Amino acid sequence: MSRADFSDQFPPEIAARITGSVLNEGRATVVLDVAGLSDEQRADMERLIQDKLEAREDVGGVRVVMTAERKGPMIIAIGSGKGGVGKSTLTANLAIALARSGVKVGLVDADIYGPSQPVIFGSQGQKPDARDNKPVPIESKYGVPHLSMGHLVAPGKALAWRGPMAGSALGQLIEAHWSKDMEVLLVDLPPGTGDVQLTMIQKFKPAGAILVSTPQDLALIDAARAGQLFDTAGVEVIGLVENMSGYACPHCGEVSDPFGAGGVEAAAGKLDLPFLGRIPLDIAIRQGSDAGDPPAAGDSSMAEPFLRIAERLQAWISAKN
Ligand SMILES: Nc1ncnc2c1ncn2[C@@H]1O[C@H](COP(=O)(O)OP(=O)(O)OP(=O)(O)O)[C@@H](O)[C@H]1O
Repeated sequence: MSRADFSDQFPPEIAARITGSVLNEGRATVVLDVAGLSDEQRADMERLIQDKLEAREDVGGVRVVMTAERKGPMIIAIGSGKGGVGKSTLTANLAIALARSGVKVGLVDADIYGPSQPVIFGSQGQKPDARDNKPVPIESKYGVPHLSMGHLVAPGKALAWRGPMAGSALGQLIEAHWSKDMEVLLVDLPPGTGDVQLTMIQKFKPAGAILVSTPQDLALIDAARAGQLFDTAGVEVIGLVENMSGYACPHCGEVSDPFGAGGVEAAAGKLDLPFLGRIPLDIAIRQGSDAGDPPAAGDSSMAEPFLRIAERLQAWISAKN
């Protein structure tokens, strides 16, 4: 058996996809990376390779092995143990903050129980176009193309889905037509440790995960459980974020801590995980999110905590690359 280089026989767009070739007693085997190609394009390429090589005197038969090695964006999951702790708010604002610093980033809203990204991005009611049966992400004015369960099904419909359906819907969103130069895909997971999280870990192993929690004990215990799931599956927990910590009264300025304060940082210390930062409880964050005007897109003081956490995430991403 000997390695053979057939690449000069093919046009560059095919040669670039040939990841290996072997000639063994007149039988040629060509390994073709078909990621991102439609079934028709795959069949055309296979035929062209077979015709070209079969025409050679030294080749008696040709086998084309197709692989779809995912070379797509780095997937980063944003999870939480409990619902309502601000996971979607963090995911959207982190994505916007990364985009502001030049990262090519997309967002997948995999929260079938409460897809809120269409509201945050002001894209509710829009239906993504489809090409080759795959959705095309919806552009946004914040430079973050996104796709949500909320774009695929009517509100409340997905609630009754069983595991495999939820998993395959997640697959559709992740394997959508993300642009070739997309570097990072942030995935807003449903809260807890259910089917969607398991599919995410098994099928689309994220490079890392961020966990969000409010500072009170119960939320923290659940967050630690979610962290364990990632850890067991060999997905690095990039760090913990404390949301809704410290409430500054808009009238008198006095800071109170409805959910306690500092609990997430302390928990991160105990679990030996990095602490990425805290986001205060501020009505402007809720109002901006509900109005499709996420704070990280603006220049108010509310953008700052998100920009700082995004900087830490970017440092982690750079170290990985
Ligand atoms: N720091 C904050 N200050 C004020 N309001 C906030 C803050 N973080 C989130 N919220 C608001 O709290 C509500 C829940 O937040 P969000 O939807 O981001 O949570 P979630 O963890 O994704 O919830 P779910 O599990 O339902 O998806 C939203 O109305 C959001 O605008």
